[in-house]
Amino acid sequence: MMYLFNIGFLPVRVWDILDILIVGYLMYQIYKLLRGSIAFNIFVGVLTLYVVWWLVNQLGMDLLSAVLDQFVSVGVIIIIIIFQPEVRRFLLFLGNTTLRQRSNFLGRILDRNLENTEEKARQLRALRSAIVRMSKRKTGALIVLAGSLDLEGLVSSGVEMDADISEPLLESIFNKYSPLHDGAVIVGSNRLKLASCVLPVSDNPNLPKSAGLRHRAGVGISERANVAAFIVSEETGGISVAYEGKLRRNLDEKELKNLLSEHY
Ligand SMILES: Nc1ncnc2c1ncn2[C@@H]1O[C@H](COP(=O)(O)OP(=O)(O)OP(=O)(O)O)[C@@H](O)[C@H]1O
Repeated sequence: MMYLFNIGFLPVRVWDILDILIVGYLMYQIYKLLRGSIAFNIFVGVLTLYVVWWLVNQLGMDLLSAVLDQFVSVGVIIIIIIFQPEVRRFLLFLGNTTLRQRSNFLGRILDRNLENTEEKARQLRALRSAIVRMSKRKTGALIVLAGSLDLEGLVSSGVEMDADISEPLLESIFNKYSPLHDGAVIVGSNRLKLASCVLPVSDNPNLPKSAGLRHRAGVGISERANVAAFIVSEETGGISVAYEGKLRRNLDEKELKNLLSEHY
């Protein structure tokens, strides 16, 4: 065994230090994931219960220990039930990321994802000019670039489109007199797939106060799936992008162009 040093009578090995570092890192990640949400309070409650149970066991308080044992023995099941949305979100995120990487890889091999083709360049131009024009006219818009991901289960009440991506179509969808203007457009597999979708709204307390529901919906979908959401503010005309749960605001045309190509 590789003993590093002793604390009193306790020998400390390399693995013990690694163990502590990994558990510390995991605890920090859980804290970051749950911070600011109601789930954090529940997590603190569960942790307190566990510490009390451990203490009671150590002190040999048999009666209390027997009562707490009942909770702790079904603890894992209780935790899964309480944190079901978080566990589901996490697994979906893992699955989506892997799927996306796999389909990009396959797409490249089969040359099906329009890499470097004229058509892809045209679609990107259409997206960019529609966003810029809507920004100048202060037309509110929310466009999700989903790549080859299926967002089923994450978006609701969308209207099936399966249309070619074009500037006039995007502008007419978000025109405030259009019946489809409320909600988000989903672009995937080089098609305009859905319009008028309701996205999950982020409850991140660190988002700026000025970010309303449209911006929070963009951030919300990017927290749950590996997608980018482009947002045009109806109030200011400002263009933002949300990805990996982060919001980047006031993009200029050059940044928009680069980010669209990056996430398309
Ligand atoms: N969950 C959602 N999913 C998709 N779209 C949504 C969702 N919630 C709100 N929206 C869209 O956002 C619009 C309301 O935007 P709101 O003014 O609250 O947001 P905002 O972020 O302040 O944007 P803006 O700067 O354009 O005002 C709604 O009319 C609707 O089209």
